[in-house]
Amino acid sequence: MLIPKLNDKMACFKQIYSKGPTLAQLAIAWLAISSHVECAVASPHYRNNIYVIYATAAAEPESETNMPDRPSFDEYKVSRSMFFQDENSRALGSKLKLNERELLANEIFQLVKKRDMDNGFADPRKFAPAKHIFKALDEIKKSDMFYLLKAMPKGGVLHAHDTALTSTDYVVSLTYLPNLWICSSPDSNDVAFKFARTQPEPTDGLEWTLVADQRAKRGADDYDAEIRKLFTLYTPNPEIEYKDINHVWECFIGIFIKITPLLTYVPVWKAYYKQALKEFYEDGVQYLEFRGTLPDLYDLDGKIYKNAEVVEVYVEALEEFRAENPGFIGSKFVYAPTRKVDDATFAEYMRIVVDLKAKYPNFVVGFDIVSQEDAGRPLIDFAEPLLNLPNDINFYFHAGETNWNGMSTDENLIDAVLLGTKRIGHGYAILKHPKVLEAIRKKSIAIELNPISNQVLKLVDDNRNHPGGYLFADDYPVVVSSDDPSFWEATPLTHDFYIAFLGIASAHADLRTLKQLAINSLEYSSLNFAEKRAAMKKWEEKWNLYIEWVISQKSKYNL
Ligand SMILES: O=c1[nH]cnc2c1ncn2[C@@H]1O[C@H](CO)[C@@H](O)[C@H]1O
Ligand SMILES: [Zn+2]
Repeated sequence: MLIPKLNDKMACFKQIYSKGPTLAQLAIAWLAISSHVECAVASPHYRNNIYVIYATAAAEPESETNMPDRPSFDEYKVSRSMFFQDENSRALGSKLKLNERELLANEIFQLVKKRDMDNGFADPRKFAPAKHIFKALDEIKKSDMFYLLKAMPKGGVLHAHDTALTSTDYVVSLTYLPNLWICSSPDSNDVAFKFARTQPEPTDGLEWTLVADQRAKRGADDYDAEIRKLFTLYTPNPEIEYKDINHVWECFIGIFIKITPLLTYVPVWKAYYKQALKEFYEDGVQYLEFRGTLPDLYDLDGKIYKNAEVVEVYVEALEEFRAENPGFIGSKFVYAPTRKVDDATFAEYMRIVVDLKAKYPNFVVGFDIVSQEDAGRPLIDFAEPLLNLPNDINFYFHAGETNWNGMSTDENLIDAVLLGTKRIGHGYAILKHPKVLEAIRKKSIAIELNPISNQVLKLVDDNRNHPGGYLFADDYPVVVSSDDPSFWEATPLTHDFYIAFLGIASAHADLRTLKQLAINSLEYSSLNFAEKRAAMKKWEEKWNLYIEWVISQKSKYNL
């Protein structure tokens, strides 16, 4: 046997002890045929008459002869289908087993979805979820998928804001109420409303006039069209109208400022909330957990209503609505004032939320801070007072509603988790934070996705790029909500569901994904254990009826 010479490279790889040269040679032969060894050498040990076998590791296979064989096409197809199965089994909804009736209904969903996806794939201009929502609102409304989704019991909305809930038509209708005055700057850009028995004193030298008089003078059609524009971000050309994220936020906040005195007139405040519940319920939403700033309310006698008195109006309206609609689950409230405040004001927020929780323990569920994250103070600024709040006040923080990777507002995601948030509003930046992703799964912190809001407020142009796609693919805790549907003239939830299902989830996502979203919206709500069980029952009753309705639509789709 040829025994190669010992060299320095061989020194430390492997040592085999042998008492004699023959055994040593056998060991070398064995090593030589092992694919991990390039060459081996036996060398007498300086003590005990032992031979030490030195070997060098073979380099990683380079030559063609060392390459693993390519799989056959049949083997490849098997691996491919296993790969798909593996991926699909990780997606949102994949753990659900549909019953026979649901499977039938699912066939219709799959058919309609496949047709829409195939058409879009062939001609992207035909794919509504890829467009700006303002260019697709009506197209979506007329679609078969919207028709199916609108009637679906979608569970609850867990992310929406107090004064951006109802249809714009309803907001315009409120301007027909008596005693409403308007004051506008000469260029009509600055407009204010107010209810009063008699003409209010001029503001900055500008006279107040009765809306009814203005409408009579100008003609209702023209006047209403103008009023309508004040309360919506809708425009046929959003990409031209809104220059950048700060500009669109300025216009967005402008609507909140204009609409507030119209809504904070006590009778309107109550009617508006009831109307919101009605519109949400008609859109397949049985539960609403909303955030609010609790602005002061007023009446015609000059009385001002603050904080707990404002909540009292909500509670009364909710009781009335529930009595009239037994299928409705309910509504709860997160106190969510603005983040653009000094420490003293924030300390006042802390006192208010403690007081509200004591007075309305079942309606007021927690605390959040709002307004544009990039332009406001980060959560870390408020961490100390927040940590001093009693445990029964939960956090539902907006966090990561930003594209600024690593900047202070992006880090709100980390603070939200460390402060013990129950859910995260938007979490748009979450994919940049692997540890936050780990934490939300481990602690079941749901991400409240609001795809249309993210597009209108300029975080994403084409919702197929929305980070929710990843969260869906790996079954992270998520819910789909609508944020401020009033200001983009979308339905309370159906448009967001449409975008999420067709534009964000995989083409493979089916009825199970939708069902899981509905279940998640109750599961991750702040309903307590008993309330959740009752809620699931109310939802299931509607769900089962809905499945039969979908099946009854079969002929419409030539199945
Ligand atoms: O998506 C959002 N992120 C942060 N703040 C918001 C969002 N939507 C609405 N608001 C804020 O909520 C208040 C009304 O409740 C408004 O002041 C608005 O700025
Ligand atoms: Zn929000």
